[in-house]
Amino acid sequence: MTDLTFAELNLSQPILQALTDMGFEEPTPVQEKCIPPLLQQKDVVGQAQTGTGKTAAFGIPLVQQTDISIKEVQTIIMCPTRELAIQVTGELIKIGKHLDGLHVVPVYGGQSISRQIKALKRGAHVVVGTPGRTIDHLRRGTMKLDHLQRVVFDEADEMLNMGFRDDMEQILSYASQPVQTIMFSATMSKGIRKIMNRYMDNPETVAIERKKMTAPNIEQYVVEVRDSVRTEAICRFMDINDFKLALVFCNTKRKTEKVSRELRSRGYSSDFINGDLSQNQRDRVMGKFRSGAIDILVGTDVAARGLDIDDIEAVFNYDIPQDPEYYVHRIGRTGRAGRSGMAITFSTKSKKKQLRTIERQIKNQLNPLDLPSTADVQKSRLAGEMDGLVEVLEKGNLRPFIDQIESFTDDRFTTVEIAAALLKKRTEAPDQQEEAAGENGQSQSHNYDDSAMVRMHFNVGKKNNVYPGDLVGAIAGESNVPGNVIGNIDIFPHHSFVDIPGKHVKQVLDIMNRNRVKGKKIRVKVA
Ligand SMILES: Nc1ncnc2c1ncn2[C@@H]1O[C@H](COP(=O)(O)OP(=O)(O)OP(=O)(O)O)[C@@H](O)[C@H]1O
Ligand SMILES: [Mg+2]
Repeated sequence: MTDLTFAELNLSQPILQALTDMGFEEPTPVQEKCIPPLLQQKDVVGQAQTGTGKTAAFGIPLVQQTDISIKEVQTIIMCPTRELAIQVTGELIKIGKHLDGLHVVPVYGGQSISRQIKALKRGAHVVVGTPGRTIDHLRRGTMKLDHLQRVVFDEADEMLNMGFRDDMEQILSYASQPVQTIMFSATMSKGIRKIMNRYMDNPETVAIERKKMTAPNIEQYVVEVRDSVRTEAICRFMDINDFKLALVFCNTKRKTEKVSRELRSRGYSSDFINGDLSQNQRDRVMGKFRSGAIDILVGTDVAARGLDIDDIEAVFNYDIPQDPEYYVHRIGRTGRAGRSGMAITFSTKSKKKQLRTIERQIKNQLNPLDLPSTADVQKSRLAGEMDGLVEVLEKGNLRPFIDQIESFTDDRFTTVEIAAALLKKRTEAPDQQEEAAGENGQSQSHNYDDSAMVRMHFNVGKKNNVYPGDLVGAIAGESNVPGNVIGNIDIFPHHSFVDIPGKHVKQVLDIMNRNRVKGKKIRVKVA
């Protein structure tokens, strides 16, 4: 709760109108504290938890102070990623909606520079950029900072990290007069604070301190599972909690592709984002995620800071972030603007130390949580099916269904058993199912109907330490009668498929795992 209203913050009518249009009823604490000194042209350092409105905290005053009649760049806002530059641009355009002629231009790599040159030529008042492309425009002379009055570093601690600091100094060197310097982030270590002060003149520091660095409405859990079970674990948590959108963080680009592929192979709509993608691909993936066309986005830390997507209800740390501050930003993609969210970090015994470092940093303990069993998932799936049953019954018009049930004349079964069978039929797991890893990550085979033919899919080759010869042995070994194999096998360069009756699935799996000299337990996919 804050004391002041937006109207008491000396904001112009067009901006007040825009804030109402955006559904902003009252300023958040960081907005209430930062807007007045920013309107007085002071340098400001603003620190507040993720999802608490820092963008509008700097956006509102800078839009209000923009002189539309001067068709020159008066503000530049620097962001660490392209997606964030695009998002901040969108928020500023909304804030300036009723200011005719306000021109906010995003400049970032991966987008055609000629398009940006054209937009700048039309006279940009505010530029929101990533450092590389901003310097590019300054060097070419397609962007000038002769009228620059203020610079904003969003995710300032990241912008002043080794990677960006030189760029920032270069950009500031193009300003022909001292400018108002504004720095915002959810995380600001003491070291970074010292560096910030080098660029600022007696800044007003606003820190919306909380005991904990992470947003209070995010439930934070740690789940101890074998690495090979993490994707399965994500699926079970998705099923049990019926999350709308989820974000999964991996520490490497390659893993983002692998995990996203594993999720898709289990029937979940997923895609991945990392720095190797072209800008068009990144825009497309972000668009699909924001629109809900995909439920699970798997990303590297390129997606960790600043991104504001309403329906992210869960964040999974597939890998524990190397940098504890990134833990704060990653989980801050959920639980925004007062909404609740869930953050689940996967860990193993050997990663305990890393976890402790993070808990110290965020001054918070992660709650241990068990991996839901397949029975738990099934139970929640069944419970989900029962939701809304009363409405259907109350709505009536059941005659055709009642006739159907009454026409089912097999009197060996009671009506309850028939209803249960219908429910079972409706909630059978999809045909494509991966070997469900057991509670401790040991593979266990589903019980398939004995005689039903099952097509088991094995990734073969050195990496998987599975060879077609092993498979031939496995499907012949147990039958002991030479030539009398229990199934047949299709061998391809990287995959082999074994077609066998359901009753032999476990047997083949056991032989394959028993004969293995190294490598993880085999998990087979039923193709
Ligand atoms: N006064 C307000 N009232 C209601 N919603 C708001 C208000 N200010 C901002 N929001 C909304 O809150 C969400 C989070 O805002 P924003 O992205 O600026 O957070 P942030 O503090 O920058 O987070 P992060 O540290 O992750 O970058 C956005 O959807 C924004 O529209
Ligand atoms: Mg932000």
